[in-house]
Amino acid sequence: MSRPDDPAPVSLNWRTRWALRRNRILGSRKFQDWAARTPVFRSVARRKAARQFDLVAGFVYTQITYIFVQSGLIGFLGNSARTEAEIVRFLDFPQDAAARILKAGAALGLAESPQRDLWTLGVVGAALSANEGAMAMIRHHALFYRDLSDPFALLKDRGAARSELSRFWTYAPKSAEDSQQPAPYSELMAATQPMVWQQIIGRYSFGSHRRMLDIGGGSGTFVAAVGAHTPGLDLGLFDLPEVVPLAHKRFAGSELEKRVTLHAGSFRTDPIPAGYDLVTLIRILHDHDDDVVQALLAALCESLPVGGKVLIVEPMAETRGAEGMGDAYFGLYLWAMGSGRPRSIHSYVEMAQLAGFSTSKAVPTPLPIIAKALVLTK
Ligand SMILES: C[S@@+](CC[C@H](N)C(=O)[O-])C[C@H]1O[C@@H](n2cnc3c(N)ncnc32)[C@H](O)[C@@H]1O
Repeated sequence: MSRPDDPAPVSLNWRTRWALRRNRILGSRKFQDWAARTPVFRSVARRKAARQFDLVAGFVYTQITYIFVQSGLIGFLGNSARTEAEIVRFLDFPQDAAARILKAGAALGLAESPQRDLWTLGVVGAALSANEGAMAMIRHHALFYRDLSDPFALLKDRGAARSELSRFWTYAPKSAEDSQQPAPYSELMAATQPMVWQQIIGRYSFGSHRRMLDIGGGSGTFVAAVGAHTPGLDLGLFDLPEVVPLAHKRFAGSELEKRVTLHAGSFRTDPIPAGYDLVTLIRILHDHDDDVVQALLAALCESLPVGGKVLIVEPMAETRGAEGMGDAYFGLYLWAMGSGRPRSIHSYVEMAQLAGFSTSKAVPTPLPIIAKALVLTK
């Protein structure tokens, strides 16, 4: 019998009916046993089982990787072959603990033992050793995982949690930190920026512009990379007053000093500097809630000449083949930070239209899991 406060029954469309039917089959023990025994389905069943195990064990893999990076073992192995005794001394672990973590790392491709009692990096470890940005993120994740240690509490109480990430990102509206302090996040951003600019420099025609303003440009890594690639372009960088001195320090005495104009301010409260025909937003918008992003896009549209452009570059939701990066990873990361959400290209196109831009065009990037790009034209 239905009660007065029961919601009205919802009619199911074909996609929902199909999902329910598929899930009944996939969730049936009988079907799973049959698939595992049947030659054509066996490899699919094994792949699905391995994927399910990755979900079960993901945190353990992450912590093994964290030990390799945080202890410096990745660098210690570097291009060398080390004996187990050397590694025990380096890690300062009991011998059996070092042996256990080496084997764990070998199972994940971080290390390998090509001959008895000698260890080198494995294929995953060798690739990681060349990626300072990824290693900086792995170290940084210690904060995020502490916030996630009680995921129920975090999800139920975003504002009151005073999470470690909201303290780290001092511009997050609920940050408890004194935002006059030099921003701790700028170092992390500088370390991870090369993997982002590699997605867009050489793919977007910066040379077709006269003056570029990088909003939220941090200590200037992106501006420096564009400046080196596009000699004739005048450059500007806009960031919070506590961050701009870091950019000043980077450019002082360098060849770029005269080409880069630094603007200190907040895009929440201050006008956008005028006179630029390209504005770049590199890993900026996803950190902010919809009202802030919508107001910023409208202010940018106002500040640009007709035909001027905004280039948005950041990891986005609904990226085919990297769905987990968007709504799972960034969804929870930004939740813990207390600000923003991952958005799809489609939502940015809608927001841009509302802000007054006349067209939006996606620019393909080589690794969309790192960043996608969208150009808005006034
Ligand atoms: C996630 S970091 C990205 C930095 C840089 N664009 C990059 O990709 O390495 C966000 C940047 O936006 C800046 N920012 C945040 N809120 C801001 C605001 N209201 N006004 C100006 N800059 C802001 C931060 O200081 C920081 O440098």
